[in-house]
Amino acid sequence: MKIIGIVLAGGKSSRMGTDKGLLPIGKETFASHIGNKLEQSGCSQVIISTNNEAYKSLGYPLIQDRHQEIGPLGGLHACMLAYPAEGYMVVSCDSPYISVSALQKMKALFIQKHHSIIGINEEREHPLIACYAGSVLSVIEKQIEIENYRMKDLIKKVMVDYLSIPSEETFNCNTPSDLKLSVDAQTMLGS
Ligand SMILES: Nc1nc2c(ncn2[C@@H]2O[C@H](COP(=O)(O)OP(=O)(O)OP(=O)(O)O)[C@@H](O)[C@H]2O)c(=O)[nH]1
Repeated sequence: MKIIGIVLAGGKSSRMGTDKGLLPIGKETFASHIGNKLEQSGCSQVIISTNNEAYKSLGYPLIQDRHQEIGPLGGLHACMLAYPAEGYMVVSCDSPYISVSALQKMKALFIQKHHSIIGINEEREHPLIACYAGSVLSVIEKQIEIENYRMKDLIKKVMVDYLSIPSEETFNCNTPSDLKLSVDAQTMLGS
């Protein structure tokens, strides 16, 4: 089954103050680290949803939003139009701690159920760690038409199942202090 991996990196990163997907993690960037994991989980092709040319050096195709400034829904929309497929494994560029094993489980569940799979844990649901069915594109188009760009509303309108993912894997690095917290935690684990 053709499943495209999408690293979502088209946001403003205003809280971080620098493009989140280009932050370093080991010898990689957040975006390439996630791209590698999507490849390892068996995605047919990995693409990056961004309007920032600086991502070119990572070697993945870059997909620009067709509707600018409408958030991640706009990124998903442009990627689905550019790469028609049965499924799309989406990971936000600020979630670098997602594991290959969680992504593999998500892919297996998607293949078994044939509808979209959303990551979830005790904190909340994670529509940006998810696998969307290709059929969701028509629903996204309707949402854009009515100018409702909320991912939470999108997933209310499509068939979904949930996959439980440990909270340390869904940790979002949105701010410099989130980043410090996660670097400190990695250092402690490594020591
Ligand atoms: N393609 C695309 N992705 C987006 C857009 N807005 C946000 N994203 C992505 O969606 C994910 C969640 O974004 P947020 O953290 O809510 O927003 P952000 O703009 O990245 O960061 P802030 O400016 O600090 O809110 C990140 O992976 C972003 O890169 C957009 O307009 N287009």
